[in-house]
Amino acid sequence: MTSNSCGTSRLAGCQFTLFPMSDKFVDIILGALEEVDTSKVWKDTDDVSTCVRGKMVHVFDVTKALFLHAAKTGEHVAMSGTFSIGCPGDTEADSYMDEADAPVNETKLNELYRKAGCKFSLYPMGRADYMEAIYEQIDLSKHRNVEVSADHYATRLDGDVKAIFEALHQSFDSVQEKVSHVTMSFTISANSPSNKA
Ligand SMILES: Cc1ncc(C[n+]2csc(CCO)c2C)c(N)n1
Repeated sequence: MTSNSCGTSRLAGCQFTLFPMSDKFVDIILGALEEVDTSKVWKDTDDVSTCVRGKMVHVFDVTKALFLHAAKTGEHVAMSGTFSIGCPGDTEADSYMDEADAPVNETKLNELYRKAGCKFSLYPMGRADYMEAIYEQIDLSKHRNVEVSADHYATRLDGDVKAIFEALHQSFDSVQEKVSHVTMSFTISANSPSNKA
């Protein structure tokens, strides 16, 4: 019988792609990957995307740092991806689950501020009551540092990049406390010539 339950490791991960709208795209992508400390996550980059896996705190630390380092170039950059936690069978990054919890990229990001717009969607898996799981657990009103608005199939967040990733992290974390397998898709964009502001 195939097991539909999730492991106890609570391994998290994110598969994402950076899209620099610039002819310097190679330098922006590889520069950001170079500048970010990825020692606390399993990482694989190919021609389509990058996947990072490990403790949730480090997965968010790395994805936030990568986007911010790409956005600080001032070029219009977007990033799209999917976070996942509790995926049955996702165990190969278990060695990274022993890492200490302190995020390693935060100090470097201290002085970096950049406005961005983001849309995200939560998918609590294997639940008939998935809509309640979404409504009950996304308490985004707590995030006073970001502007939150409803959109079709997604929630929109506007504000500083770090505050946006904190809001994503909190929403994802609160859903995964109740639902074993959760995925969350997102697209974030900075320095767009068509910014709302
Ligand atoms: C986060 C992230 N990882 C990988 C790619 C794929 N990619 C497209 S161009 C390029 C540099 C030259 O090989 C790479 C790695 C991406 N876009 N964003």
